[in-house]
Amino acid sequence: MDIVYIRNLRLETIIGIHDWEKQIPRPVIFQLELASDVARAAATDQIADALDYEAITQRLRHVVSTHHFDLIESLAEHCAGILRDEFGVRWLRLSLSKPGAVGDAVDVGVVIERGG
Ligand SMILES: Nc1nc2c(c(=O)[nH]1)N=C([C@H](O)[C@@H](O)CO)CN2
Repeated sequence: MDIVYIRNLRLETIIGIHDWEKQIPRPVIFQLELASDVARAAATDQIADALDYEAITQRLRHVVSTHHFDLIESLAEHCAGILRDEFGVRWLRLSLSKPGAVGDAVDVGVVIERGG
């Protein structure tokens, strides 16, 4: 299986279970591994045949600026659904971390895999 990846995508969003977290945006960090047919894109050398990581980044930036969740689980699932439904990604691994959310930990987060 071929992979298109996006590493350390840092986006600002409002997220958290506490009232004080719902007031101001904070960074979350995405790590994405997305199944893609790299050979097909290489054969045509056309962006239309590639999984466009720029378009995905722009879409996720819009999503996090317009949707506010309590849990990082909810944001991760929402983004996974968009990647599958809008970009046709048949398998993905998405890691979402929240730097500084817990004292004494660099970050906390979730990793989900969806699709087969
Ligand atoms: N599994 C989770 N645990 C917690 C979350 C979360 O999103 N998923 N969030 C919080 C708080 O918002 C925390 O990040 C800040 O106090 C706590 N636990």
